[in-house]
Amino acid sequence: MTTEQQQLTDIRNQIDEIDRQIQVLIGERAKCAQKVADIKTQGGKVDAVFYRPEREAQVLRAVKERNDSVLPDESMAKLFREIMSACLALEQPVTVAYLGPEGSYSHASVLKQFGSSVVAHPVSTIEAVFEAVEKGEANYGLVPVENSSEGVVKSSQNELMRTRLKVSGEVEMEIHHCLMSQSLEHAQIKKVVAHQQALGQCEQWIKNHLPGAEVEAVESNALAAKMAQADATLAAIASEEAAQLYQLNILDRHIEDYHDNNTKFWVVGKDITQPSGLDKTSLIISIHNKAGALLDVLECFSKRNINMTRIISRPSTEKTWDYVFFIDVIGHKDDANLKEALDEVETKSAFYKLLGSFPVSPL
Ligand SMILES: O=C(O)C(=O)C[C@]1(C(=O)O)C=C[C@@H](O)C=C1
Repeated sequence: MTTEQQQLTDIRNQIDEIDRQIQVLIGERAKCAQKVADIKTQGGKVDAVFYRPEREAQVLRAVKERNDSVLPDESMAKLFREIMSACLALEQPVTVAYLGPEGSYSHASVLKQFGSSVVAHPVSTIEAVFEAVEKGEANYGLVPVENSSEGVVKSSQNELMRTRLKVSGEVEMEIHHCLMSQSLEHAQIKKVVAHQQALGQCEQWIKNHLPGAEVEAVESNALAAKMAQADATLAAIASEEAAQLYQLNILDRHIEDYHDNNTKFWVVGKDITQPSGLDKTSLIISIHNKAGALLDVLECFSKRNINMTRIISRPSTEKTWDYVFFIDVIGHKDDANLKEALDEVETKSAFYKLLGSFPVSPL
């Protein structure tokens, strides 16, 4: 055996021993998760809540904080994300509805938020995601709410207004679009298909690189990839994963007009999320039509030093020229300071709906 072979054998023996220890510990952790499930269902409780986003956020934050290994914090957190995902599946398999088909950015964000032991349930519209959760076909739903270059996703906003579902988590995804097709050359492409948002995000690029091509919006990018699989004159805009899944050639990468392209997704469900120590609260209000009414409401937060991270206005679907505001603030609705502010906001609003409090994402 050469010295190199000897060195490799020695270090691999060390790795084998470490893996054995890790495996024993993961097994012990899984037993603890089973005990947690027993406690949650004690006394025949039928409405036990197994998925606890606040606890998951705390675990992942602690992993990142104590990480002083050679692995980056994010990589370490991802490993623990997977361990917890398997532990949760042992307690109860969790089904999450998302805008499919498989390979969509929504699918990628389901895996990012819940890990790969989740039962990912693709549906064909954002409305259907909400419906699946309302009807109990899925435990949770995951929907895009805002993109850094294209703005808000209206159908998600409409459903958040319409349904009684709560927001229980937030996950952000960096979006990098690829152009993919059965064809290998731009010249063969007659039409570009993608979700409206993706077409908007790549508008300039399409004009510059495929000036003669038609453009058609379809329900999702992954559906576009599926269509391109069946027709070589089509090119889809979708993720690298979608190209793999639908066996398409990637003609171009990073075709988004603004490279800092992020989409924020929310987890919606029926449960209320407990405080995690670093949370956001989201609400919808509409104000009375009088001078200073909005300022009056916003002061409820500012005078208590509550940080508002987002305010978006949109026309109300009820009354022409009436506006509703989607507001995000830092804090949990049960924090004394925020609770007081929210109570005051409610009294000053013509319409008030609390969408929920959820952990600031550690991933
Ligand atoms: O602490 C709990 O409530 C658990 O169920 C355990 C656990 C974990 O594996 O750490 C698993 C699933 C929950 O979403 C949160 C945490």
